[in-house]
Amino acid sequence: MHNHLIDQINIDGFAVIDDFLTKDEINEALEAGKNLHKDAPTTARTIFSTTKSSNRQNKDEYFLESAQKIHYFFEDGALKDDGELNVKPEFALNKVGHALHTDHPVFEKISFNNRVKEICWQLGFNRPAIAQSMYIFKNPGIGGEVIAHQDATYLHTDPPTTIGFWFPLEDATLENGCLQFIKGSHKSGVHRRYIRNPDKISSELLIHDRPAPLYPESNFVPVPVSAGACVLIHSQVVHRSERNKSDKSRHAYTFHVIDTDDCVYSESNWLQPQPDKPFKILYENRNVN
Ligand SMILES: O=C(O)CCC(=O)C(=O)O
Ligand SMILES: [Fe+2]
Repeated sequence: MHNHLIDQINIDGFAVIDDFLTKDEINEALEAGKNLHKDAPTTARTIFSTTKSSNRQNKDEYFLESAQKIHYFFEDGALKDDGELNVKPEFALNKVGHALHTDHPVFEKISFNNRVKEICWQLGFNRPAIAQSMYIFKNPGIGGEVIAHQDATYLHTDPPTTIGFWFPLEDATLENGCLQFIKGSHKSGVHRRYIRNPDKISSELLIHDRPAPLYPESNFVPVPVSAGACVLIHSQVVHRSERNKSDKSRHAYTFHVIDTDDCVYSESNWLQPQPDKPFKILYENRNVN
């Protein structure tokens, strides 16, 4: 059978499905996303930046704990030296993660809907599960860049069948920092990994195993998409997004699907399933094996 989605992902490393979410789903998710800041901590706020690092150990601990919870990461520019907010609370967050798909009813509903399962089926998953989810704000003026990376750096599986589902809840444009891809780069292996530090004495709980590769600027192709689209991202395709230079926000919800059948999820990945909270399965294809 000709399968357009698989072909597209095999060729480019990503695929766009327009009009994936209904207007009601977009509005419900956007509303929920806009309310997330109301539950953010008001002391000991943690910054998320892909370009800078600060107060390492506390930050790593909060990040590690976020695997099973809803945790709040602030923009680099949102906090004053004393930790107080520089901007209105609704603009201060960079992202929220990584268990919205299990712990937040609105995001759980979107993540486990039948259209998502149908895509997983078309992509050949046998026992797909969602490993993590994030709400990414990219707010006007303050929303920082996401540096070029492969998702396999963070979520390594063998074989590399992991797929990111990325849903813009507002139009993602050249001005507000839409995704940019290096087409075909998923065929070039895993360039570096972000893992639990084998050195248990170090205050760095999480480390990169290699320096960041340099990708030529001219290789990136911007992929603007309208609110409600679904962008499927191969775990090895290099992608990034620029900071938001516009006065419009670019909220997005995203999660990552791994296959738990005949696929090894690396034990050195930062995010590990817990005995009391295994990765939540989308469906199981009982016709295999
Ligand atoms: O939303 C962004 O700017 C980056 C998202 C991303 O890298 C991902 O979902 O894998
Ligand atoms: Fe990514």
